[in-house]
Amino acid sequence: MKVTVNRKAHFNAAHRLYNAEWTDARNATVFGKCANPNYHGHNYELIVSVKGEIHPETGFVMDMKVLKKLIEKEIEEKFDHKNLNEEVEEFKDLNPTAENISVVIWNKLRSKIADNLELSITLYETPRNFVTYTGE
Ligand SMILES: Nc1nc2c(c(=O)[nH]1)N=C([C@H](O)[C@H](O)COP(=O)(O)OP(=O)(O)OP(=O)(O)O)CN2
Ligand SMILES: [Zn+2]
Repeated sequence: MKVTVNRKAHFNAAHRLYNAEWTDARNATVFGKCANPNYHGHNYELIVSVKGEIHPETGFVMDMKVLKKLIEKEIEEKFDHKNLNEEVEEFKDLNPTAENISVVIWNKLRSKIADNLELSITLYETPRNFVTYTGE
């Protein structure tokens, strides 16, 4: 029997969608207002989901306090109130789309969570636009 525990978090960040190998005109055509050179911001809502067996002695799949601290240290401290393109190393050469941000978050957390637990990320860029990534 497997159960999923979920922890919500959030961060505010600025970004710009842009492909450096394209002209400004092509970037404007493909990314529209999201290619604004002066950046724009989102209130990102993050759900980190950890699935596994319930430990018979603790009753936990994973201690939520540990998960909370992990998200604070690995994600919120690094992304919150940052310009993702300019201040977060992973996006120096990677477009900070919701898809790519979710993969970066998954990669940052995967090595810090026990191998026997499954990890999935849900990231809301707006209240109506969200992506999921499970490591596949
Ligand atoms: N597949 C993706 N498409 C888009 C992404 C993305 O990350 N992946 N991102 C954007 C822009 O970041 C854009 O800023 C999205 O916000 P916005 O234009 O405000 O989105 P909506 O108008 O749809 O706002 P709602 O509040 O969700 O109605 C664009 N595309
Ligand atoms: Zn955006």
